[in-house]
Amino acid sequence: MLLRFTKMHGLGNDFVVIDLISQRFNLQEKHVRLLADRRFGIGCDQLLVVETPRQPDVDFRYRIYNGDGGEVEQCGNGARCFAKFVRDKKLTGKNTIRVETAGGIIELRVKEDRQVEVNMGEPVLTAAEVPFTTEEVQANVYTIEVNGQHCEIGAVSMGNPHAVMLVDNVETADVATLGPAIESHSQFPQRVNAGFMQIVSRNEIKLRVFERAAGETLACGSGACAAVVSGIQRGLLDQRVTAHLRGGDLTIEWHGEGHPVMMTGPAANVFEGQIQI
Ligand SMILES: N[C@@H](CCC[C@H](N)C(=O)O)C(=O)O
Repeated sequence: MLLRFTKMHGLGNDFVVIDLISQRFNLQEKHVRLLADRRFGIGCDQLLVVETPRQPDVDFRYRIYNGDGGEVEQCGNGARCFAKFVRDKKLTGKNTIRVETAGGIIELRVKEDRQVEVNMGEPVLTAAEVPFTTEEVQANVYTIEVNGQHCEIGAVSMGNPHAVMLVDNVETADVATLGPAIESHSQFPQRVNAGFMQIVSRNEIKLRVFERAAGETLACGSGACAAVVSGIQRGLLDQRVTAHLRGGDLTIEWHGEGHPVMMTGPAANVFEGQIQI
């Protein structure tokens, strides 16, 4: 069949977005792999799917797949693109859109300046729920062994799991070696997104993220939220922070335990098309 899609990005973290409300298609893992393939398919870091909700109090079901075909719980940059997509396609006229993800319900708000604000929900800090295997119930910093070295990480779930490591300089951080080693570390039973955070000031960080099943991307929205949460927990950051990622900037705000993390940033269309599948 011919499947209609939109190619979008949030700070260079790129997506293929498919509306499975107005088209019927039995999406399988092999299709996700093909659509995400940059040579044989369209190419993207993640595939995003718009579906009808299963719960009464939400507007859409937002499903997220990494390029390896695996379904994941959360994607922050994708959430902003999702909001732009459902508004542009007139699937809703609402400014505030509630969506269910595999990581919980999140709320998207298209702002007048075309930026999208996402209520990403409360971060999960209990190690077992990240999930991160350790004897401690919850700590701001854990020590893990990576390639024979001791690394200090924060472990945070934003629906999806993140390990956040502090570095002196993101440009020289060994993301290519440490990223995959942390991603598949045995203490993270569901693997993990590995963030490398440089503190610039109490309101500014630089961040690179080696994403689970995607490798290093130009930006990771949930990774930026997790990094700021970890920085605040360590007493290094204030409640409102600009995160500089390779693809651009996000604003992240968190008022501490019991409060949701708010993320604000852009969403952009690249092109539309249809693919024989
Ligand atoms: N790019 C995303 C996160 C996508 C999912 C991630 N790779 C995972 O496996 O959890 C974002 O912007 O949050």
